[in-house]
This record gives sequence, structure tokens and C-alpha cells, in this order.
Amino acid sequence: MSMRIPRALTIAGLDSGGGAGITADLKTFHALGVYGMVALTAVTAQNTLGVKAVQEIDPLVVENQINTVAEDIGVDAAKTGMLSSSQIMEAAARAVRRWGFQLVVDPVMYAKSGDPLIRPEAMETLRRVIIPISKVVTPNAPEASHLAGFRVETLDDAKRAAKFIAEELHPEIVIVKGGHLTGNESIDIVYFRDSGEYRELRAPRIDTKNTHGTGCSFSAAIAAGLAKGLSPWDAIKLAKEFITTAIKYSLPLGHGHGPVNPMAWLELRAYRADVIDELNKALRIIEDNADLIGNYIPEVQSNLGYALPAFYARDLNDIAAVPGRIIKYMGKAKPSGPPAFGVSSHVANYILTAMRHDPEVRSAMNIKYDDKVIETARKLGYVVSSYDRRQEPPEVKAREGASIPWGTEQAIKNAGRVPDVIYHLGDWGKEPVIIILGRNPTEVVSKLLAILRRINENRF
Ligand SMILES: Nc1ncnc2c1ncn2[C@@H]1O[C@H](COP(=O)(O)OP(=O)(O)OP(=O)(O)O)[C@@H](O)[C@H]1O
Ligand SMILES: Cc1ncc(CO)c(N)n1
Repeated sequence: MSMRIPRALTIAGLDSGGGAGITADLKTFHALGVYGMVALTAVTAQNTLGVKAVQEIDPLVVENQINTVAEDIGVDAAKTGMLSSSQIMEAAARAVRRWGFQLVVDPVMYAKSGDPLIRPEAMETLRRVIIPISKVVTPNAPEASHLAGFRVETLDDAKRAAKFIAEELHPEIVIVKGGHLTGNESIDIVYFRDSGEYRELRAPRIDTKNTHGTGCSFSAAIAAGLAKGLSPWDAIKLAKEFITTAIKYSLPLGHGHGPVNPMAWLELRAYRADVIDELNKALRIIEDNADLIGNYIPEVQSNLGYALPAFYARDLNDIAAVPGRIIKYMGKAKPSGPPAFGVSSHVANYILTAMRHDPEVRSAMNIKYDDKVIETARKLGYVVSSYDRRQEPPEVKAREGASIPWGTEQAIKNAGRVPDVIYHLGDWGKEPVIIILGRNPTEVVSKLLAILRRINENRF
């Protein structure tokens, strides 16, 4: 069986700030497993604050770039971004018609900063020449207003504009994006010209100013889906999920609108797999030392947690641990099953709090309290710190899940850094606990074993 490598082309401009244009498009193509190619239309000197200068590429060179990659490498789907002049549009349209590939058009008019990316006289060519050859066109609210000739401020306006654009300019599918509208959801209206059908794309509106490049990545993701052979609707749904992730993990860079993060899609998957691998490695070390560690499994049993890298560790779901905990079975420590995300709140709460002080400390394990462990850890030079549950303020006690973050904060404050070992001596109805922290689960288990082995050496 031969393997088909999906290929997508972006016909767009360069944003020197790296957030929008072809850099966003290429990241998006590759994050979605599609080989990316470029026909550059313009160079912009741009950052998160605005566009300082534009140099257009010769229209014949734009056309030549498209023809050159299409005749050799092949193109399954393409998208257009910044097309600033009528001549560049005519040249791009000639090449697109010649090769007949599926086209997504992002009718780029202004950057997030408000700077224009199209010459006024090219607006008519965009309508007459570019949009009619597109399968999908993706105006935002202001662009839809220009194309439809009336203000687009509500979902109802967006619906009317989508239908108007489809009927007047003849693309197959119109998506009027809701990024510029208000509401606690960001809702895009999708209109299918042939069937006259409307569909909605909904996602929670993310509270961030770092949305530079959203439109570019969204349209590139649709083109990537089409290149992979998805139906238009499946490609559009994938793109919505993709852009929501890219905005959730957008980057606080620069002084204006920071860039979206198309790599988040790929990085999240890579880091999740890595976290599970690292936990499995450490769990095997626990099994290899099951007798020794078995003596230190507490009444509530143990767990070993590992968080995604700090940038991606937002809540308890971003920390993996053993679902049924590490139990004591016939005197031996035994992980009750394979690790998974979002299954521990106890150990995960220690990790989340520690990471706020030291983003490198991403792993922790709880064990049974024993004076000897504390004493030996100190002898080995580990930083040991504690907190006193009896000093917990009533307002913390009253709040579900607030005890551990409070206690961890106390222990960190007492040590002046995130310690290697945190303990507390319990309270009425609360077992005392020891937590061992480290950068990764193997380091945590190594610290534990170093302590337990030293205790045993001293015993005999
Ligand atoms: N704050 C947000 N939270 C969630 N989704 C958003 C947010 N802002 C935009 N989106 C979504 O991102 C996609 C792109 O829409 P948007 O209207 O921002 O494009 P755009 O204005 O063309 O972007 P740009 O010009 O910066 O490239 C749409 O699916 C939209 O719903
Ligand atoms: C080059 C380029 N293309 C598109 C956009 C739209 O976001 C931008 N800001 N810069």
C-alpha cells in the first residue's frame, strides 16, 4: 500500500513578527500532519503592535511560485491570505484555475492592529476574481460587512451576510467568524450555498488579547483538513477545535496582540504521551523495589503524579497519576493500573501549587509518615519543610480543596524555595503525610529510594 502525503499551499504574506501570515499557516499545516508549501505575496515589517512597512512581491513571481510547486510536488488544497493588489489577485487566480485545487479564501483586509493589508482598489477584485473561485471563504465580522455592504454586529447580521455573500459572490461555503462579536461564546455562522443550510460553530470565548493570527490559522486548518481528504464540514469542525486550542494556549509576547499558538495542538499531544511514558518508567522502578516501598504505603494509599510542562498545566486534568493509586498488596507496593490524566486530586494539588513557585517541579508522590524518613532525608541533604494543619485558617478549612494549596504555600514559605520533601503531622481525623517532590517521576522515586535504602543501612 502506498502512503499519500497530504500537501497544502498557502498563498499569503510574511508577518515578520511570526504570528500571522505564512508562519502561522505553515505551523498549522504541519501541526495537522500536512506538508506545507508557500507562494509569498508580500513581506510585511510587522510586530504585535502593527504593520510598519509592506513590500509586495511581483505578481508574476507569485504566479510562478504556485505553478512551480504544483507541477512538481502537487497541491491537494490551498488557502489565500494577504493579497494586497488586483495584479497579485489576478495572477494567483490564474494559477489556481490552471491547477484546479480546492481553495480556502481568508479575505484579509486589516491586521488585528487595524492596519490595512489590501489596497482600496483591490477590494472589487477580491469580490469579483478571488471569492468566486473559493470552496470556503472565511470573513470576520468587519470583512463580512465590507463584502455584504451592511454592518455585521449580531448573529442575525452574520447569517444575512453569509447568505448574501454566498449568493452574490458564489463561493460554496461562507463562514462569518464571530471573533469580533461579543458574548461568552465565540460563534461562527456557516452557510452552504447549494443547500441553503446554516450551521453554527460554537466554542467558549477565551479571555485574552493574544489573538494575532487567529484568522490565518483557522483558514489554514480548513485547507489542511481538505488536503487530508476530509469533507468540508469535517475540515471546518476540525479547524474550530484547532483554533480554540491555539487561542487557549496563545503566547503573551510583545506589547500588543500576542500570537496564537498553532503548535499547541501538537505539543499537547507530544507532552501528554511523554508524561505517561515517564510515569510508566518510574512505576516500573517502584515495582522493582516493591518490598522496600511497600512498608511506606499509607492508609489512604500512595500516588505518583506528573504534570504537563508548566505552560500547559492549567488544572488537575493536566496532571497524570495512577487511577486506582499505588496500593499495598501482600506487603508490596503495587500500581493498580496504568497512569492517566485527571485522576488524582491529592498529589496533583501539591504539584500545581509547587509549580507556581518553581515551574521545573512537576512531579510528586505521597508516602506514609515516619520520623525516620524525615530525619534521613535531612541527613542526605534534602530540603525538608512542613506545615501544621492545626494552624489552617477557618476560611481555608471551609473551602473544598483549599487545604493542600494552603499547606504547600506554608511549607514553601518556610523553606524559602520548593522543598524536596514536605510533611504535616495530621490533625483530628487526618493522617500525617509525607510528599516527595521532584522535576520528574524518576527523580521523585530516586529520592524516595535513596532515603529508604539509607534507613535500611542504618538498621543493620
Ligand atoms: N477570544 C476568542 N475565544 C475563542 N475563539 C475565538 C476568540 N477570538 C476569535 N475566536 C475564533 O477564532 C476564529 C478566527 O476568528 P477571528 O474573527 O478572530 O478572525 P480574524 O479577525 O480574521 O483574525 P486575524 O485577522 O487576527 O487573523 C473563529 O473561529 C473565531 O470564532
Ligand atoms: C502578513 C499578514 N497576513 C495576514 C494578517 C492578518 O492577521 C496579518 N496580520 N499579516
